[in-house]
Amino acid sequence: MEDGPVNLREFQELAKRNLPKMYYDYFSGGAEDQFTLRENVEAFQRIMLRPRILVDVSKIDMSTTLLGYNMSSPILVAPTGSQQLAHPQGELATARAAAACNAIMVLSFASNYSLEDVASTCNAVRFYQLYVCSGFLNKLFGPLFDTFCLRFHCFITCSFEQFLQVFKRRDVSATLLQRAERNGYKAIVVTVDTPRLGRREADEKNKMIIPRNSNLEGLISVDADLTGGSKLEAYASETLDPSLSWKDIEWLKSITKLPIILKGIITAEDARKAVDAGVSGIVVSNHGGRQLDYTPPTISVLEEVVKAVSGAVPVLLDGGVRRGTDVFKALALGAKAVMIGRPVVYGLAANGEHGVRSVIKMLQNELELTMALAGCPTLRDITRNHVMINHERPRSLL
Ligand SMILES: Cc1cc2nc3c(=O)[nH]c(=O)nc-3n(C[C@H](O)[C@H](O)[C@H](O)COP(=O)(O)O)c2cc1C
Ligand SMILES: CC(C)CC(=O)C(=O)O
Repeated sequence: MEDGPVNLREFQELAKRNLPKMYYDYFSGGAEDQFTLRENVEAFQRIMLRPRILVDVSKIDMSTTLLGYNMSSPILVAPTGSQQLAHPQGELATARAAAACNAIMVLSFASNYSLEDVASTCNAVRFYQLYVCSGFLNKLFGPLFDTFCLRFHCFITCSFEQFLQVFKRRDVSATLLQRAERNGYKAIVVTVDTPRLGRREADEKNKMIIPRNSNLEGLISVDADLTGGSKLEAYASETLDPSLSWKDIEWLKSITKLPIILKGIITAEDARKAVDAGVSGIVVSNHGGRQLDYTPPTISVLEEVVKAVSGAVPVLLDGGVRRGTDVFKALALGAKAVMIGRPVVYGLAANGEHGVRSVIKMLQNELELTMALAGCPTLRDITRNHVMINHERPRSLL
């Protein structure tokens, strides 16, 4: 029998072997030159550790809390869409695996299983990721509404048209929020780096097709049958609302009791605006290098964001986390926790629920060992002094 993977990178190799090229390219790929995709990983490799010795590390405690919820480690599952392309059990398998590891899963807006199905598959703390949508609320108005809009399109004044846009979009998002609340999701993660889809050239070449998004059934009519190019692009341009702005965050806050976390902030300026807008958390993320290429690797801007926020809300990071040492580095630079995207999908493609569980456990075990070797028995013991970033490295290495 073949030996199993010994690190997260080997899960990627297994996933590549198991998946059709189109799906593997979708999961692994980034935008345009894929500079940010590569840098997310490589930037971690430019940070060195400064371990402290002769600390009693006979017991290591990785447990922590986020928004008052307990987690066995500071590792969450990032929202990734279309998980059924990796495994037939898709998000159900991921949810069960995350629950078994006491890790919070953020369910993607673009999930294949509905948020109700995922909620009922196991009992665990779970967040829901929202893209604020544009599109028709077919369930309430049906084809009549579509026809009305089309027929009178030429006669409608600009401001009325704008009113309709806001009305349509808000109802779909509000419906999704209510469903998330009813089904016990504990926070809403609003992704703010995707007013439009980044250009993923492999998806274009492959004419990427996507499976159905159960959450939107009856809510948005998505015509993903457009010929040529990536169907994902067609799907995204019919669902994502490019007019989303800070005032919509106020509106979202007014229609849900759940805490709102903004995902996709990479500057101090926006971090301060997010705190002023009253959000409950921030995820430093560049969408795993899939949106705007040539944005900096997330680990390189984490400190800037953490300083700007100055403890007002928890700051999370995702992008390129592949080792326990990466988690440690992010925590040393001020993150409350990290999220992992692709490694979870690779685990799913390699071996379903069991594969995802192995990925999360492997990263947790690596973090535990790192803490022991660095002289940090608890997460509170990890400080800025435990890492050295590029310009702080010893002269001998320059
Ligand atoms: C295949 C794939 C699908 C994704 N789908 C979503 C999504 O639906 N919503 C979202 O907010 N982010 C999505 N992301 C971005 C992730 O949440 C996360 O930011 C990113 O994967 C982190 O980088 P990593 O893959 O290097 O861990 C997706 C990422 C991948 C790789
Ligand atoms: C439906 C998409 C916008 C999913 C996504 O966020 C991604 O593929 O990166």
